[in-house]
Amino acid sequence: MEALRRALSDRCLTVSWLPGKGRGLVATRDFFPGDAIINEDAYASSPSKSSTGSVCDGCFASAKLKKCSGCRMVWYCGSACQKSEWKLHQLECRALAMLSDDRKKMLTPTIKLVVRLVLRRKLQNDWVIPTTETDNYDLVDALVSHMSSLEEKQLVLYAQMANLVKVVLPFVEIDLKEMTEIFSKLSCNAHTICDSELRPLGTGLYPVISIINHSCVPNSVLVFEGQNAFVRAVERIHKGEEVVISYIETAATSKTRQNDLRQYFFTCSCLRCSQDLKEDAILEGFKCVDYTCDGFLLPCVEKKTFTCHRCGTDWDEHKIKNLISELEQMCGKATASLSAGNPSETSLLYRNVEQLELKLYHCDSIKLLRTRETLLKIYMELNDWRGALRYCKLTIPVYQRLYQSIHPMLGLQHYTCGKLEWLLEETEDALKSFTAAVDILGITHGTSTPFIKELISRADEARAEAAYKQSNEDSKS
Ligand SMILES: C[S@@+](CC[C@H](N)C(=O)[O-])C[C@H]1O[C@@H](n2cnc3c(N)ncnc32)[C@H](O)[C@@H]1O
Repeated sequence: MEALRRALSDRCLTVSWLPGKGRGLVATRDFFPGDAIINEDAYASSPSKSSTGSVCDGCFASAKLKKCSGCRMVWYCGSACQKSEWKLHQLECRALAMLSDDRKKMLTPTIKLVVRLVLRRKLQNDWVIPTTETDNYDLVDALVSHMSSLEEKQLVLYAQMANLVKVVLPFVEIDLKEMTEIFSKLSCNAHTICDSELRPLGTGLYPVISIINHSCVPNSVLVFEGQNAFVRAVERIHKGEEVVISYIETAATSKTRQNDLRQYFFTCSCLRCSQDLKEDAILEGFKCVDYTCDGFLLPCVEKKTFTCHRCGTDWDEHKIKNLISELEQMCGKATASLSAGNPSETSLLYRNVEQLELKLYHCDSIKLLRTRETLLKIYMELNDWRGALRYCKLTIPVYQRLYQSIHPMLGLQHYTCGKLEWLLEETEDALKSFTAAVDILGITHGTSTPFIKELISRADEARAEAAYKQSNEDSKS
């Protein structure tokens, strides 16, 4: 821990013991929005099932890939990645090549990740690859595992997975109890690696970043460049303040968020979680059936009614229940049509769902938001840019309400709006949307990645086009 503290002090950070949370990362200077607080390469990582073969196992880039000719299970974007991974992959390749086809099928991304973690530890112990103060197995050892809180069923599953790792790596000494604990550590410490547009690509273990605790109103965000993880400040963090990120999707009610946090074995007590009752009603509650009232319905069991908390009107329980069951049926049909792959029919069904949801829920409700996000995707698929833009625009005020002002999801939604407006030749609006996207994503993603550079160049193009159109207008008048 002392070695880690020394290394972190150069980055103006320290590790502190925080009541009720365990370790936490604390700033030793002020950080400002957009500052990269820390970045770290994964100690071990593996692409998800759907990304296997479409991202490089080394750097997670989605370039033209080549399969390793030895094991035929691992993919690289080029000789640089293959070379840099070779010391580890040499052992992994030998192990994979010895497996039967049936065993190979059992190698889930999590098992592959643990195999890599064990091999990395072996190579560092044998001095084949170097260790540093921020890159060593002691940091993995120090991670919380919550083993004593695990249910028997989960423990048995982890033990079986540990056994499989032992089978895959017969040439490495493996302690089954310790290996079981590693799976438990992964569950509360590993992070999903995403691309710049937040599409999940795989999983990585980042032992230093794993010291960062959770908040539903975080002051920082975790983003990735390939498999390299960056934590950036999204608001001012004062010296002495804890750096916090969100482990979960924060566009959810407090109940859903606490439920999503169960795998981490703590109850969040951030400011948002302590004050959320009204917000929860907006996100998930039924609204008053009188469209002129913006109250919420509270169930009254004795009277068999739903009563509006604002205007006090009692609404017949049956009327509400009938609407709910009608909605459930419509949603079922729409989902089935979506999986059947008929976008035109699906768009009509989802629009019916939207209309009924508008009767039942607040206009900022999560259910309505998800329906509109689905409609946006469907219209994109149909190349109906006007329809897609309509739904993209409808989601933005809800994102602004649900997320903090600097949040990647909000920035990405502005970016999508801008691209659609550009396609529809609404240059002024596209410029506004691209600018809003740059203002947010420049902070969350930094300004030097190809993704942000492309966004900035789109904004510049829109600015030039808008100026050209304006000068034409001026010369006419
Ligand atoms: C990724 S680790 C964070 C570092 C951890 N505190 C440690 O000591 O290593 C996740 C674990 O930290 C704790 N934790 C994270 N955020 C918390 C919070 N807001 N309140 C209480 N405990 C929290 C929980 O035990 C959780 O399983």
